[in-house]
Amino acid sequence: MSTTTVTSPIIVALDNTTYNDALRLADTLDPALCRLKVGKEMFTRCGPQIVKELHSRGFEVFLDLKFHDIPNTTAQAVLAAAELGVWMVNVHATAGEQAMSLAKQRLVDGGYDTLLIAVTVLTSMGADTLPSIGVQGTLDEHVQRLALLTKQSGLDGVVCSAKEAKALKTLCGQDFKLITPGIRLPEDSSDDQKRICTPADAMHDGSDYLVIGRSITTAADPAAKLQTILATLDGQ
Ligand SMILES: O=C(O)c1cc(=O)[nH]c(=O)n1[C@@H]1O[C@H](COP(=O)(O)O)[C@@H](O)[C@H]1O
Repeated sequence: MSTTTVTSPIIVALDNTTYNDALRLADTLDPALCRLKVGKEMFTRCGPQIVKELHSRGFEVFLDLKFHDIPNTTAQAVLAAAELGVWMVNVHATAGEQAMSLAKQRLVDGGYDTLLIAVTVLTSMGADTLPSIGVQGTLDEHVQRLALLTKQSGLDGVVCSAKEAKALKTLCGQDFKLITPGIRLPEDSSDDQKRICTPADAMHDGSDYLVIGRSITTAADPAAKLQTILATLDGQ
């Protein structure tokens, strides 16, 4: 879809915005310096047209709809995302092995190279959240269990906190992609994120891609903030 070679691990999350403002923001960014993420809010508000507009500007798009459903529905939704030409799409690992394997199989059968990844434990959750949703054991154990299930299901990687990156690279291998939201510079507000990490620490510990929303999108000059963040990664 895109012919731009992207030289950066940063994926800018287009949240808390409208169709026109999202495109205005995209027009200030260089598709060689970041990818863009369309999530539930933007997609529900604007539909596939926003993805088409971002593609036409040369951006690779991560469609973050976190599908979590029965196997056939999950797999068909992933296939529909691939038909839009997105670079990456995600499901929840808790949809289970059958849903994840079938989704991957549908992509392979359709000849799509769209990356398929699964969310382990949302970065807005801390260890204290897990008992209330019925999860026993430690947060790290749960993330690792879901990452292994994702790998066994044939997916390309997981969404996790950068705090778990080192252990997951050892457990799942260097080729298994780690996509890490909850990225903040020291001066940024953590907002609703619990398991946060700086961009430099995240890359150092093995993250492949950094998902960054509010730190960039609420900055007075988002393109300058992106440059500031990229500068913290120099030499990595
Ligand atoms: O799948 C995601 O992208 C995701 C998973 C996760 O565990 N945590 C998480 O924050 N995200 C997304 O990453 C983005 C983070 O945004 P900021 O907290 O504003 O940087 C949001 O669009 C979230 O929906």
